[in-house]
Amino acid sequence: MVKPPNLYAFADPEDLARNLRSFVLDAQNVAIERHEVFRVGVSGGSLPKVLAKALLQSKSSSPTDQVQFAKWRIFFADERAVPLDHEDSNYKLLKDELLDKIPEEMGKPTVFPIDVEYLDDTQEMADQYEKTLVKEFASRDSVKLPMFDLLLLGCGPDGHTCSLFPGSPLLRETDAWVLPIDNSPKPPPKRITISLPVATHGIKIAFVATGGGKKEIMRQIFDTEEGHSLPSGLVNSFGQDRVSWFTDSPAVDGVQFPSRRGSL
Ligand SMILES: O=C(O)[C@H](O)[C@@H](O)[C@H](O)[C@H](O)COP(=O)(O)O
Repeated sequence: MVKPPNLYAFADPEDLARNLRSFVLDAQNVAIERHEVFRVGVSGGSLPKVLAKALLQSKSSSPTDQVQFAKWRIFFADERAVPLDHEDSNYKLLKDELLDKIPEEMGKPTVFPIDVEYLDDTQEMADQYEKTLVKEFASRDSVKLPMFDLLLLGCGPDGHTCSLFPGSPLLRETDAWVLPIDNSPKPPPKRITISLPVATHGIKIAFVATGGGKKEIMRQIFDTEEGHSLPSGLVNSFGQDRVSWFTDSPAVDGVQFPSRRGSL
């Protein structure tokens, strides 16, 4: 039976951040209970800022509401082939928005950036990053796909997610875990990205898409047949109810697909 993704629409950024926090911490607590660490894949775009708002907000005394950053292992769902201190780097974005703002008492996550030795060779960069994932998620022979505890993704106005763009032949990849891109329609052109099978294999997959600029693509993804073949729509189709969308009212304005408002 097909189980549809969850679409949540929140009234304001505070409400979204509060609910995203409890979603992420649920995933964190389950993961730590299961295998002592929390393996997360993150994208760039507006996500790191929203994530920081969710995770760095006021502390509570409840044991289930503690961010255990020391147990976080953070990977990049996609990354641009630029130095780590470059304005276009997703690593730099995450560092500036979140990592550098984590107070010492909250612990330090382990972060896995790209190897900048391979900036001129995106295939090699992708292969090296795949090796990083293989090391983390056990050997390639025994594990068909890496299973992130949580993937935190964005959705572009054309329906792309990670660096998987509409119509790209990369969407048909069934073997590699990490793929090179040399002609991304969104600059910069050179990137690496996790493949669609990896993006849809997360235990939990969360999209964050806010603002009126997203309403047309949200309508397409959720309310039209063609939308199902857009990269973000494919994540919905394969990930089913493991996928949750964190949006605001402007982003779902006119979307027919049932959204839940207020709280999870
Ligand atoms: O490196 C990238 O370009 C991003 O990972 C990209 O996939 C992003 O997540 C979407 O474009 C949504 O971006 P916004 O959240 O800024 O709309």
